[in-house]
This record gives sequence, structure tokens and C-alpha cells, in this order.
Amino acid sequence: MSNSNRPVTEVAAGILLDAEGRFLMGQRPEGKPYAGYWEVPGGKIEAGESVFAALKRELQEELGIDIESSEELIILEHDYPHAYVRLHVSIIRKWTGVPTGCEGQALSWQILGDALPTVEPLLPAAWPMLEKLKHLKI
Ligand SMILES: Nc1nc2c([nH]c(=O)n2[C@H]2C[C@H](O)[C@@H](COP(=O)(O)OP(=O)(O)OP(=O)(O)O)O2)c(=O)[nH]1
Repeated sequence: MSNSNRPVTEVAAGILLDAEGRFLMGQRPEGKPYAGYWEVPGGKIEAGESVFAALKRELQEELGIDIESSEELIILEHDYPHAYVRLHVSIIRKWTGVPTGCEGQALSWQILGDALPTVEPLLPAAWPMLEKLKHLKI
């Protein structure tokens, strides 16, 4: 729970998992808080929107893909200087289209497992998500 009475920013983030056990990370574009940091794709949930609808919209905008379904992995909260964020993280195994950096952002497929990501720096809230991912059955 928020311990500081700050408004909570609800965010949907999606881990695209391919058949070879790789997942996709993207680099935050210029102009956003934490520009240059790596994250999993996603963005803020709009008023009245479901987590899935937000994820579908954000992944269309950011990656140019269409997702069919998602499974909740974890919900986690992080108190950043710019916002108190509640992150709804989902796994996505099926999509159509080829993920592309539609906002000019770099993308990197990472191997699922014990190894640290080969890109850095990561958003602070990415670490508990990656820890949870390690225990995922592909
Ligand atoms: N997409 C995404 N956001 C994350 C992750 N980890 C994490 O702490 N966040 C935080 C950073 C931001 O404060 C917030 C996401 O907001 P955003 O700025 O990317 O969202 P947006 O695209 O809707 O932003 P906007 O520019 O349209 O306002 O969630 C993550 O893995 N993926």
C-alpha cells in the first residue's frame, strides 16, 4: 500500500515471451522520466480501462503488435520521486505482428533464467519482476 497518501499511478506492463524462452525489454525514450532506462513495454492505465485493454493499447502504440491474451504475473508497487506507481505485470505468449520500436526506442530480447540482463540500467521496479520471472514455467 502507499504509505505516503500520494496518488497511485496504475500501470500495465507486459512481458512478451517467445517460444525460445526469451522476453522483450525496451529502452525508455527521451522526454520520459528515467529516459534511457530499460523496462518491459507498457504504460499508464487510463480511467475506466481494464489492465488488459491498457496493455493491448500500449503494445499497439509502442511495438505495433496486437496481443490476444495475457496472464497476470505479479502486481508490485514502487515509490519513485516522480510518482507512486502500481505495476500490473502480465505475461503475453501470443501476439500478431513483429515487435518494433515505434517510438524510436531500442528493443532487446533477453534470455529467461538466472543470468542478469545484458542491458542496463534497469528501472528499479524491474528487479522484483525479473526475480518472479525466473520461477516461471515456460
Ligand atoms: N512500462 C513500464 N513502466 C514501468 C516499468 N517499471 C516501472 O517502474 N514503470 C513505471 C515508470 C513510469 O512511472 C510508469 C509508466 O509510465 P510511462 O511514462 O511509461 O507511461 P505512458 O507511456 O503511459 O506515459 P505518457 O508519456 O503517455 O504519460 O511506470 C516497466 O517495467 N515498464
